[in-house]
Amino acid sequence: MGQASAELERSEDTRRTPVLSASSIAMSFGATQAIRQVDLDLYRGEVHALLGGNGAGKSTLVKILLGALRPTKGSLAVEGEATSFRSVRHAISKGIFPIYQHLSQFPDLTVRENLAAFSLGMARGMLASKAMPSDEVMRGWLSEVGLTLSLDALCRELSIGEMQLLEIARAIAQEAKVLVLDEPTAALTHAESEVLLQTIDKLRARGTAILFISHKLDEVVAVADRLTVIRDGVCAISGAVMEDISTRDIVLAMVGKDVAPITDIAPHKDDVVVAIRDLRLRQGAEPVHFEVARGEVVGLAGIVGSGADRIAEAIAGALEPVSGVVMIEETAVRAGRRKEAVANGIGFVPTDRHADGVFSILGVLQNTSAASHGLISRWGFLRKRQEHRQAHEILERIGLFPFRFEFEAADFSGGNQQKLVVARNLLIDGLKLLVMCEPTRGVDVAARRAIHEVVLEASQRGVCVIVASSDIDELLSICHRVLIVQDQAITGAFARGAQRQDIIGALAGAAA
Ligand SMILES: Nc1ncnc2c1ncn2[C@@H]1O[C@H](COP(=O)(O)OP(=O)(O)OP(=O)(O)O)[C@@H](O)[C@H]1O
Repeated sequence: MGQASAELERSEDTRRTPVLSASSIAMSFGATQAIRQVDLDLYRGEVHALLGGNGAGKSTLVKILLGALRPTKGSLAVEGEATSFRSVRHAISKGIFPIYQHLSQFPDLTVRENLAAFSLGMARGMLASKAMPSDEVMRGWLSEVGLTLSLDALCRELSIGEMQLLEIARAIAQEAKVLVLDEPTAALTHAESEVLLQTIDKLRARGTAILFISHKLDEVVAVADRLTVIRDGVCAISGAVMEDISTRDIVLAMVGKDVAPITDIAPHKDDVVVAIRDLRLRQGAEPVHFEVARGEVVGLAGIVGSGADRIAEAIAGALEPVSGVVMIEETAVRAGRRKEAVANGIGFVPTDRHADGVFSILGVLQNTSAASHGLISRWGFLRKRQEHRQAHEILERIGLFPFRFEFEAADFSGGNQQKLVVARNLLIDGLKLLVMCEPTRGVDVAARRAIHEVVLEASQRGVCVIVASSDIDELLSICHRVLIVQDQAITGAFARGAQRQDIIGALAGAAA
């Protein structure tokens, strides 16, 4: 056999041996069997999507692959060699890298220092400038992920998209074999998501294996070569080639039923119930004024940093603006006062459910009825049966999984915690205005549809809704009107029926 053909055979062997494989993995948390039996193989140069409904076991599997959890059963192998990861650091040393959306970098250091920190093991306090890789080498890493940043830029000044790409650049610098991206586009703008997906394409071409976890099916279809779907802790689809499988089959495997997006919504009544007046997030900013009619759903669309979410937070009283009043019928509620907002029937689903959404150590009932005690109490006593019935109804509808009321919120997966927060707000006593930021981030396709339905039902009962979302399809599907936010001010408006491209165009214009 000639040298060339021996090499070819060796390289084909490398292709055939998974770079990372997980066999017969099972994982229990006490009585909860999060994973019953899952197998997953990742090959060089492939993008492998991992999908599943909320609570299916994706994050648990990812933690096992990254060395953050030890499986109860099963085994892992890196390039054919059986391995048992002792820690995340150990997995990284074998070339398996997590890519986080938030920063695992040092925000007060420069891009140069952050890139050097990883290659020099700065965690151990050894940043020695003479041993740093050259600027030219570092620029090479940045250009591989399409970043044109100055090496002197401070990391805290980067956008979320840039930080994520910088994380990938650091992994490339470490010759990562596998990158694990868990919902990587959740906090990115449309344009940033495109850049990330292009970068993933490039990484695939250079032989990196990528595990891509997402609830956004269009993204998965666009980027993945193969996919695995987990349902109830087992593989419903195992490593199927994307071309062989339809979106409908994927949805059926994930949630067991067809889920069509909402295509038509009922009109709202014309009388104005809510008026936002003179809202300024900073001195000298253009004031925000807009009105919401009874039962109207108004979307706020903006690129990251535009202030769309902050305007929503100020209206809900979660963030104190420089000035602003929310008129609800005849009552003036000062923007930025959460207690006043709650007392006047303003509900709020925050972007960050961990920071101020879910009550981790409380149970399902306390989490869902925390804001509705007036409605279900009589003579000062909670009417337990009614509390239970209300929570039961809405949580069943939006598919809480597992449907276990004895669980504390922290025992649920991320998407299921989000369902608790949404349910609590829909059950608010005398709800007049529901303000939501990224209401369906991290929830599966069936729950997303159900959340949209219950929000629209609330709107039909006359509740006004303001939704700040980076998900344009979400805004187009449930809003009567979408406002474009630029630099903390409203710069445009689209009525229902607007095209996706028009909104993207307006946002891109806002970015210019
Ligand atoms: N630390 C824990 N203690 C108890 N149960 C847990 C723990 N972590 C996860 N679980 C349970 O394991 C199951 C799988 O959760 P996991 O977070 O892996 O789901 P997921 O597929 O990532 O869901 P999501 O899409 O909502 O993030 C769920 O039933 C969850 O309630």
